[in-house]
Amino acid sequence: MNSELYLSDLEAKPESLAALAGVLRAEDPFAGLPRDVRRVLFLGMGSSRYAAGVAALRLRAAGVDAHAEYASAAASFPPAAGTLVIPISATGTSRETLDATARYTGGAAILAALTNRPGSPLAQAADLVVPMHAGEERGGVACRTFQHTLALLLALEARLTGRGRDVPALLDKTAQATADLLDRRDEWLPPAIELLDGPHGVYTIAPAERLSSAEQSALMFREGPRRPADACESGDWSHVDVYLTKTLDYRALLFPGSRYDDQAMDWVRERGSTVVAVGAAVKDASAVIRYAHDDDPDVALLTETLVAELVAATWWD
Ligand SMILES: O=P(O)(O)OC[C@H]1O[C@](O)(CO)[C@@H](O)[C@@H]1O
Repeated sequence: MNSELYLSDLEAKPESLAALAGVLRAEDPFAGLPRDVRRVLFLGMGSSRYAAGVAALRLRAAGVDAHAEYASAAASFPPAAGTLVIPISATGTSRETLDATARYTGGAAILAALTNRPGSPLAQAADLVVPMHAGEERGGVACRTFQHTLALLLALEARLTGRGRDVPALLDKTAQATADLLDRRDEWLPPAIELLDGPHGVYTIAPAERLSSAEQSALMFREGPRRPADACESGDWSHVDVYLTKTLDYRALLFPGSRYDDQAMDWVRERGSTVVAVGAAVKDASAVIRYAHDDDPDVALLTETLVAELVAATWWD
């Protein structure tokens, strides 16, 4: 892994998103799926599973039976007809994802792999391959592939539900939002770095609908600069992370949007904790980082991890 190349991977996000928008305008990568899908099972590890968790929740909310499983779980749904299994792996080589996929090859379920490497072992095991089109991540850290995975899973949602939004148009807005954060980083990054740089690690908080943002952000703090970090869901925060605020110098990145943000902020105020909010005003946050189109929750889902990624790149350097 390489911090300078990681930073250049992040800087290439707007261009990469624009290219993906072009691909999705030209073709539906899920057009080869059968019409009769009764259940969706996502398999993956790390950031691939984080993206899948949000996609599964969105599909369930639209009435589709969908689940995101750790690929490392010993077992999941049986390989029944009508089950669409979607293993997700940017590299196409994660051992756990290959092992879980092997349980479905040659069975009655349809296997559609999402990978950034169409020649990988994962792609070879699948009935259908959906390329991520994220280009090579030369820094060795999944960042653009995470963003492209989320985007492609929104395209899958549109395909399976017949609803949802124009994903290429959403990607154009996301490219603008991402470029805005990159262009104005001299303004917001130094104070964010100072506020989050505490002795007890960094915590990340997001609503269930965007939990992947907290999970991916915490992973970036761990994977690059090797700092202690953990993610928490915004409502769950009052049952879990709240216990840390009494004893630790608790510093968190908050992705607002949960109806339970205020409940968490009451404790933050009482305990004198530090919260940096991303994408919306939050009363008594120590800082608020805004960006173009941050009032659109789908743009936020696709964009907001860039704040943590740029903080992580700076610390790693
Ligand atoms: O999507 P993949 O390639 O299976 O990787 C899963 C996870 O493994 C890592 O590459 C670390 O080993 C993470 O960056 C990533 O989230």
